[in-house]
Amino acid sequence: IQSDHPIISRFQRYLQINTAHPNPQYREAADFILSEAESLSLQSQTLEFVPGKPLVLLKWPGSDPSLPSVLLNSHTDVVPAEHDKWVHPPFSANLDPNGDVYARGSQDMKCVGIQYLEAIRRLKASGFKPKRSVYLSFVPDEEIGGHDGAEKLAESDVFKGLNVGIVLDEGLASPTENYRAFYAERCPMWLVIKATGAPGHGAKLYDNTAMENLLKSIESVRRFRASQFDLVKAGLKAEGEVVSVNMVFLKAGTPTPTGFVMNLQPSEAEAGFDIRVPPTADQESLEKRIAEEWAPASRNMTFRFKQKVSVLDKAGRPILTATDSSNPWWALLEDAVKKANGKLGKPEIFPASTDARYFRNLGLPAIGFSPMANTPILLHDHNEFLNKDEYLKGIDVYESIIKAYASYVDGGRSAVSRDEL
Ligand SMILES: CSCC[C@H](NC=O)C(=O)O
Ligand SMILES: [Zn+2]
Ligand SMILES: [Zn+2]
Repeated sequence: IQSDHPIISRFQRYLQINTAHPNPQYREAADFILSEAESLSLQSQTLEFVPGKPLVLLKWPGSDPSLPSVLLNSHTDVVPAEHDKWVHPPFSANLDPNGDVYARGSQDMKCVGIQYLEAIRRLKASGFKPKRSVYLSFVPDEEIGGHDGAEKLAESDVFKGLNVGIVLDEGLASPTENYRAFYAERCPMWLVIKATGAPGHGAKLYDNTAMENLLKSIESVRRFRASQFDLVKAGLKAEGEVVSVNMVFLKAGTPTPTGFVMNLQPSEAEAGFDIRVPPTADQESLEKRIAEEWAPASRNMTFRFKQKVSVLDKAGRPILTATDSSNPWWALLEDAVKKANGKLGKPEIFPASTDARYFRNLGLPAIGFSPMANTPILLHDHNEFLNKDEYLKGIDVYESIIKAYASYVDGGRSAVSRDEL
């Protein structure tokens, strides 16, 4: 059902726009955001770095334009859903009797985009005036890599003109009462390994077949995977602190119209792996392992990357946002969450990828945060939902954070002491 509570109903309306790949309704989503922005008297512009993929940029001007601004980023696209496996249709945004809103994007991350707007609505109503300008970016394409969205924005002259000082982007739901906040993310390495070998009769035992060569690699990958997973299971490392490797496809055999030839050992076999590398891991030694153990030329193997993101920046430093006193935004966030009666867990490394990496690559601090406590982690899963009360609490939290961020004046204390002289 559609809620009669205007805040919940607006959330539902955003979720009801089907922005799933491969054909996201970006125009409808942009129009929705623009009409919300108009009702809030925010300045707006629509950037179309790639035709058909609008990026909406909103501005709440601050009273001191010399101060670096705050950027609240969210993506408008969502991953596809298998409609028949959901208890409620994934774009119905049905509110059930428990107060759970079911929709693709309810956690990832339409909730966040519209919570930003609701928080600004409250702050405006309360008469709050920001010192720093607050920008909101609603970007396309995060789920397919962000190349036509956040990456283009971060590279643009428009972005330079925003003079951004801090970026907020998405985090993850938390099954406990503690919210989660992320200071870095693992980097994707999408690896395809290919084995070749002598073809032959399916009844013959001989060495060096493509299948045998590939299986040796898979065994080696699995040993490595287990060694990493064991560290997590033993509680020695958090999920984002180990290298994850998961096999995502296998491709081999000689097809027939109804299946595969059964008595022929094929001459080629391929496997694909989604590997995620923490920013502080030794990526070079992992690449060496790939070349020497997982796809050795000595076993007639080759490999290629469908995607490979470096864990280091141009200066050779791991790409991460400081969480110590060198980054005042972290303490401000902790404090603001507390003020809104929320609890924050220890800073974490995001296990997958987000658009935050494009901003961190520029040297900007970026914090991944989606205020969803007491919520099962359902992003990209069937039956993704968010409870309306958690959603409303999240608005309080953003109200507190935006207020703190937009009021923060670096070096304010020394200015006071000068006045006192
Ligand atoms: C590397 S581009 C893909 C980005 C995607 N982001 C969220 O799931 C991910 O797979 O992490
Ligand atoms: Zn997301
Ligand atoms: Zn996602």
